Amino acid sequence: MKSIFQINEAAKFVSNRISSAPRTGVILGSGLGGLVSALKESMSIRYADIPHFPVSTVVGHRGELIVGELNRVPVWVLNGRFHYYEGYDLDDVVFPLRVLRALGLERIIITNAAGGLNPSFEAGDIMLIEDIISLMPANPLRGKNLDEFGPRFPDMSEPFCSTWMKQAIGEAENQNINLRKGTYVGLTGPKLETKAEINYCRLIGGDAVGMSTVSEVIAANHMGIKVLGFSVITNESIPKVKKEFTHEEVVDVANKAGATLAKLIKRVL
Ligand SMILES: O=P(O)(O)O[C@H]1O[C@H](CO)[C@@H](O)[C@H]1O
Ligand code: HPA
Repeated sequence: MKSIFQINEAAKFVSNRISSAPRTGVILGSGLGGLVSALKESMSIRYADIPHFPVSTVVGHRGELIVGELNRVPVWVLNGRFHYYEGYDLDDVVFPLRVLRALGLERIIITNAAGGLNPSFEAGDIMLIEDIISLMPANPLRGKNLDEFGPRFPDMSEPFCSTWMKQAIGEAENQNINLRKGTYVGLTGPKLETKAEINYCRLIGGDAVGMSTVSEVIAANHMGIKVLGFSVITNESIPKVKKEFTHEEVVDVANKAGATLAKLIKRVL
């Protein structure tokens, strides 16, 4: 379990190298690193150089913390995230977010690549995440509560900021983006879902499924950080035309749809 001491040590390392302390953050999902090219005046630190930071092992997750400006708003960008299936504990998964909070983070946009459960969704669609269902075996708040960050029993009745969501919906309309809306189901992975599991995820109210995000949303809510979330639907969970899932395709579709998502993110900042 990561201690407050380790969080503060990582935060100190970052603040010694980056003079500004943006209030806003973005976590980039698989294949969504293209957003970085829209950043101005950026500088980066490799995760591998930051004390106690985990290391990214998944293709499409570069493993660097970037500070720059997006639409003249200073932002922290976590270009690469950690997943439970990589072997990390859930408190490792949310460690970067806690470090950013220690540095002053107030709001975060969380993105991911996900499979579409909702039959009306198509590959390349962008979904505003309205709610989450965590099917992870635990949650990142398990263990001694970090009282410095938040309460033992955080309220999760509105995990995403309703004002920010309304703004995203309005901006999508302005830009003629067919923004889908729905619930994201987080599973451990790395195996893909069986057909029965997909039917189950749909039955319990899921619109998209993936292997990340839910723990970050929980930790952010615990710390009182405002959250906005987007999934890029990279594949249909049950393809209409039979084909095998590949992570390469996920990264490829996310790369392409990422340009539209980047435009939307720029506006909601
Ligand atoms: O959720 P992100 O990190 O975008 O990645 C998604 O893409 C990978 C599968 O292709 C899984 O890691 C899944 O969670
Ligand atoms: N299932 C789980 N995770 C995913 C998927 C999927 O279909 N697509 C992208 N990440």
